[in-house]
Amino acid sequence: MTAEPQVLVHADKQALADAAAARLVAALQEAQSRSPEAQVALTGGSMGSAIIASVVRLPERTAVDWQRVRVWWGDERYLPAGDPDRNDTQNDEAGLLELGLDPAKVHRVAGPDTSGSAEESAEAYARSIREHGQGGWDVVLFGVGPDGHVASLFPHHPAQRVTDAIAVAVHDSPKPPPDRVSLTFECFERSRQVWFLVSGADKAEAVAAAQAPGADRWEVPAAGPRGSEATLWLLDEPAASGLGDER
Ligand SMILES: O=C(O)[C@H](O)[C@@H](O)[C@H](O)[C@H](O)COP(=O)(O)O
Repeated sequence: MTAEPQVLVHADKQALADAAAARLVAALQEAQSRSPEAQVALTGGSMGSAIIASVVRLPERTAVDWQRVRVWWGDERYLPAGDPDRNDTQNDEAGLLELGLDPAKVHRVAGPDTSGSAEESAEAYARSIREHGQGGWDVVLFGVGPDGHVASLFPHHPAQRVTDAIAVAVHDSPKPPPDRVSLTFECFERSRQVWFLVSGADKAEAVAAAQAPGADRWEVPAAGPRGSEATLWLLDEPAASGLGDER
C-alpha cells in the first residue's frame, strides 16, 4: 500500500524550507523512537540545500540523535569528491556536517576519483545500502526539475526502466553533467515517507503534471515515487499555481 499524495503550500521558498526542516527533525525523532537508526535520502538542487540550511538553524534539531542518523543521496552527479557540482558538496556547504553526524554513516556515491565507472559506483552504492540500509528509507527528499525529473530519473530515459537493481548508472543525462548515479524507482518503493520539495513558478507545470490523474512516470518521473505512510508535496505558492482550486 502507498499513501496518496498530499499537498502543503507555503508562502515562499524560505517558509517552505523552514517548514520542511521542522518536519524532517520530527520525522527523524519519530524514526529513532522506532529503530536504532533513522535512514534519510537527501537530494541536490537548491531545495535540497535550503532544507539543510534550515535544519542547521532550527533549535529543535538537538532533539535528534544525529549519531544515529544514516545519510544517503537519492542520486549523485558522477564527479570527483568535493566537486562543487556534486549534490553532497552542495549539501555540505549548506551545513550538513555541522549537525554532528557520524562520518561513517554519511554514505557518499563514489565519483571517478575512487571508482572505475558510474556502473561500478552504482554497484558499490547498492552494496552499502544492502549492508546498512535496514531495508528502507524513513524519509526520501526529492527536488523536482522543470521537466518533472526526480533524482537522476529523467523523462523517457532508459535508466528509469531498470529493475532488479537498487542503484543505476545514468549516461546521456539531458541535464549536465551527463554521467550520474541514481537510486531506482524500485529502491524508492521502500520508503515510509516521500517528500517533494518544490519552489518556483517554473515548476508549476511539472507539479501539476505529476499529480494529474493517471500521470505516467515515464513522461513525468515525479509521478512515480510514493511512501507507504506519506507522500507529501511541499510547495511554495508559485510552484502550486498550476494545481487549481481543488488543492
Ligand atoms: O541533479 C541535478 O541536476 C539536480 O540536483 C536536480 O535534480 C534538482 O534536484 C532539481 O532540478 C530540483 O532543483 P531545485 O531544488 O533547485 O528546484
